[in-house]
Amino acid sequence: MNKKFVNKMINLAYNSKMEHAKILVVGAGGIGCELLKTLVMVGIDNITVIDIDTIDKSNLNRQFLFRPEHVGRPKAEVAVSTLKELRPSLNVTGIQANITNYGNDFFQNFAIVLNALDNLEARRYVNRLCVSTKIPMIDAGTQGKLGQVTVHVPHITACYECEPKPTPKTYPVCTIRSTPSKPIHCIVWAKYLYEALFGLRDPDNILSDLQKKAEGFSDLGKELFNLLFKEELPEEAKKIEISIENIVGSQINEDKIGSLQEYAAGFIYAVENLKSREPKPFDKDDQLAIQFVGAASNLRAANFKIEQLNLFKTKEIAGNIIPAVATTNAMAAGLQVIEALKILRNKNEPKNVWISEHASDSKIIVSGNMPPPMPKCYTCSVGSVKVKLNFNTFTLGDLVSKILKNELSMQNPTLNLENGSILYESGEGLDEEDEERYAKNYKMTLNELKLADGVRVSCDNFSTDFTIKLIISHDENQELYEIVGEIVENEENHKENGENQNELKRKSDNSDERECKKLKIVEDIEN
Ligand SMILES: Nc1ncnc2c1ncn2[C@@H]1O[C@H](COP(=O)(O)OP(=O)(O)OP(=O)(O)O)[C@@H](O)[C@H]1O
Ligand SMILES: [Zn+2]
Repeated sequence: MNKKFVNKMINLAYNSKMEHAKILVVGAGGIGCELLKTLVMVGIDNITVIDIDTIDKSNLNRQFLFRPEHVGRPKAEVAVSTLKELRPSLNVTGIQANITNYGNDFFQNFAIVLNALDNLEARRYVNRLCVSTKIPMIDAGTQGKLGQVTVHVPHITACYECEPKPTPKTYPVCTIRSTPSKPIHCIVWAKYLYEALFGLRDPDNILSDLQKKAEGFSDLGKELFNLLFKEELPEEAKKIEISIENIVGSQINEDKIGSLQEYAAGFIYAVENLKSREPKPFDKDDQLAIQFVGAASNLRAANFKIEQLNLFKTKEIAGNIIPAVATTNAMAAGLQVIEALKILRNKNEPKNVWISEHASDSKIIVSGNMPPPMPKCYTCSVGSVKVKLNFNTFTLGDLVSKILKNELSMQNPTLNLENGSILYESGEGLDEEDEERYAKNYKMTLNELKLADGVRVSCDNFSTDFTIKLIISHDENQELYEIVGEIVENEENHKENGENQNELKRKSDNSDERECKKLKIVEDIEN
């Protein structure tokens, strides 16, 4: 037992007796169901669980708080009613909502927060709220037979964001559009095509030009087929030599690799059905969307002499699924509860724990000490972040969307200059005049806003009580931006030339493939 740690913990105001401590569980999926059950089994009786989703048939094999008759109902609500059947005296509340709609007022009610989430964005959000309300958070994630449980005690141990997470894989737009060489390139292309035609129809979609063309087609399936796989192809691609005239649409097989005829029929079938339905974002469990992506990606693979994949495999890649293993979820949730009890009882030092597939020293569960907070962390340290960008081309809107929202995960930032004037604010309750002024600022470049090289902008995220100071310098050669990532607590120590600043250095993509922007394909590995 580490005395120092325990003493520090005592200084934090943890609530009342362990059994009655209020616990927040975020997510009631594979890990969440196990977690809720185990919490109740060890005697915890005051739980709030929040989950955004409803129960899908495919959840039933491992999310055992749910039964076939619950399909379509909110996970949080059903989880609570099943737990109450187990022990009617429980004080459990289920909320169907996105956790990102809840702020400090909500979080500060809890003694501890347990994450059972499946995405980075929500995890980061919860982390920020826990840091700002100083509430310990325990995160759990599994991937097949691998799992990990990490404990984050604000300002005492590393927060969830102290270690930069692997950035999503990126593919150059030009590879996807004209020079695919792997099945994944074709699948990514087909997913964009789906979104452009039948999904989000985002004007920034790399295939949005095809959306416009398709609007003029009278026989969408056949004309699209001819355009995509026979006519408008780059030099190096082979044209598909089958006539579409007599092909009748039909579904493609899940397990077998089909012939080109079969894929053509699958393509026609999917297009005919999708065109008459309301636009809907891509979802791996959407049978029609998968038929479309499976057929289109294999036809494109044929164009470029790339290996074909069966629908099952395509679905796995398109939905980026690693099959969930119920036992790993149960182990991770169990370990999460053990670590939570250590914190609530305030006796033993919690640990980070990993579940591995192969035993080392005959152990498949290995634990390690929690690392200390990183002085350069965006989230849990106080300081400034240096950014380089071109003042002549970069707009305030770029700063808000690309840097503050995308890179630093702020939801609704307010930007203040050191002289106290507000550059930008968003959200409800603004008067008309301000709203107009901010909308105007949003479109202006930093130069047009008359910001000086080296300007300091304080960025506050209203809902999370999270502030970052940006020090922005002008760099004529930047095509996008570069976050130097230096958190400067003491100005004098800061080295202007950028050497030794590699730790959090994330370069914008202007080095290798200047002519083509890269796509971020989120292959979120955490479950
Ligand atoms: N922002 C969020 N707010 C609330 N709940 C969330 C949020 N993001 C994810 N979740 C929930 O976290 C849970 C994660 O569980 P899990 O990984 O088992 O996902 P699933 O969707 O149930 O299963 P699968 O993705 O394997 O089909 C899901 O129930 C999901 O609805
Ligand atoms: Zn941190």
